[in-house]
Amino acid sequence: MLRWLTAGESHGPALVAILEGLPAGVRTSMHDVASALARRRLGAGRGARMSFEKDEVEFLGGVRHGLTQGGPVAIRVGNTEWPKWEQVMAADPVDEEVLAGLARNAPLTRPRPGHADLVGMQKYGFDEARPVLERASARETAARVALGSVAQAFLEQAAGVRVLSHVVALGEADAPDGVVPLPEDLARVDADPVRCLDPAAAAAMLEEVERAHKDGDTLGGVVEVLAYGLPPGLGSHVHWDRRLDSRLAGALMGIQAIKGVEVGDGFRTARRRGSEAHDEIERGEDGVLRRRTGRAGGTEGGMSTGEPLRVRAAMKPIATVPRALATVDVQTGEAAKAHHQRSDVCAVPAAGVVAEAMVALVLADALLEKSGGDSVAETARNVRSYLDALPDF
Ligand SMILES: Cc1cc2nc3c(=O)[nH]c(=O)nc-3n(C[C@H](O)[C@H](O)[C@H](O)COP(=O)(O)O)c2cc1C
Ligand SMILES: C=C(O[C@@H]1CC(C(=O)O)=C[C@@H](OP(=O)(O)O)[C@H]1O)C(=O)O
Repeated sequence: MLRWLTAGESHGPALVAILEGLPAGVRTSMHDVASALARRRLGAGRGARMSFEKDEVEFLGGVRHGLTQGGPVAIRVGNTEWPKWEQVMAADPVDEEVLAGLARNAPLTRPRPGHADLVGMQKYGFDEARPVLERASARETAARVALGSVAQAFLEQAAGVRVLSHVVALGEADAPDGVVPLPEDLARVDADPVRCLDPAAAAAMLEEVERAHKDGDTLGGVVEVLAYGLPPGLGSHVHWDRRLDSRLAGALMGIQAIKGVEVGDGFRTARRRGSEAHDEIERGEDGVLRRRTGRAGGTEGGMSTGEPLRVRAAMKPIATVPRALATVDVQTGEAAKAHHQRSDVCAVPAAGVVAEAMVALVLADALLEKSGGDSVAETARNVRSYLDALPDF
């Protein structure tokens, strides 16, 4: 079983991430993880913070000479902005007078609608939103992308699986149906400011971002994650919590601001007739059974079918709206405008990179459950022997 945990605050010294249960022998490096984190910072609509803050990657355990050792992989993602926050976010008590003189420490008493601010204050007994928003912030997704990078390395090295993502909708602009990038298209996707392969759709998406920015507004959208090369039979039909689709949906819904998940054609399939909803089975010229279409998104009965996996996640518009939303000041009890600092106008391209990481973690867990192995070589042997022994219907 693969387990993962993250810790750390948005303006703390660092995020820390741990991945436990990974076999030995996965090739990875601080450089690889840093490259993965750089992809998450990109994209049209990201705020100023993305340009001046840097992620400092360091492996704290579990990796030696570029290879995992079988123990927990611990990664620190340091935040170069820490010196500015050292007192506001200090772990040890700080003199009250010093804190009172810090503009950055002013109590956040005007909770922002669409954020964890108000309900977090109610639940945890805080009288301002700082302690809530520090952990609720999607800064934490840097830690997940760090872990996802190691999970992706494992999937590729053990089973040749490649995971990638792209943007299929941003605001009201949609990518046309049938734009499904292959692994070799990833560099082109990443080079586009909205991470969309279709040039006309990409231009319309970019225009949406620019218009929202001018209007003092924000945007959401839809990302799609694809996984190529999965063996059939990851996950299981036998129990709800072993279903691959349910595990993927939980992981994607666990990303800040994700409000909907679709496997394959999901909601569109619900409107189709049965005769046009499923993927008919045929024998290919090579004699191997395959699906004619990919409407189900590569799962049936909660298991991977061996066809490309395709899942989507819908992100709500950024909640810190520059034209600030109405709220109530919890200190005065009076109606007020919500707090607003510089923030992203749109983070959909970045959310795709985060979704990729979450899918990679779930797939790595499911692959280990199916094939086991204490080293990558052993997992790879087990995958091959399972594939070789598949019944030849
Ligand atoms: C990559 C990424 C970047 C985000 N950046 C911002 C941001 O700059 N400003 C903001 O208000 N929300 C941002 N969000 C969304 C908030 O984190 C999210 O709306 C908030 O945590 C509440 O979401 P929830 O209701 O799903 O928990 C971002 C989300 C992601 C995934
Ligand atoms: C720092 C990151 O994203 C942050 C996520 C975020 C939020 O509310 O989720 C709000 C913004 O930060 P701030 O609270 O300073 O306005 C983003 O910049 C990051 O992705 O690394």
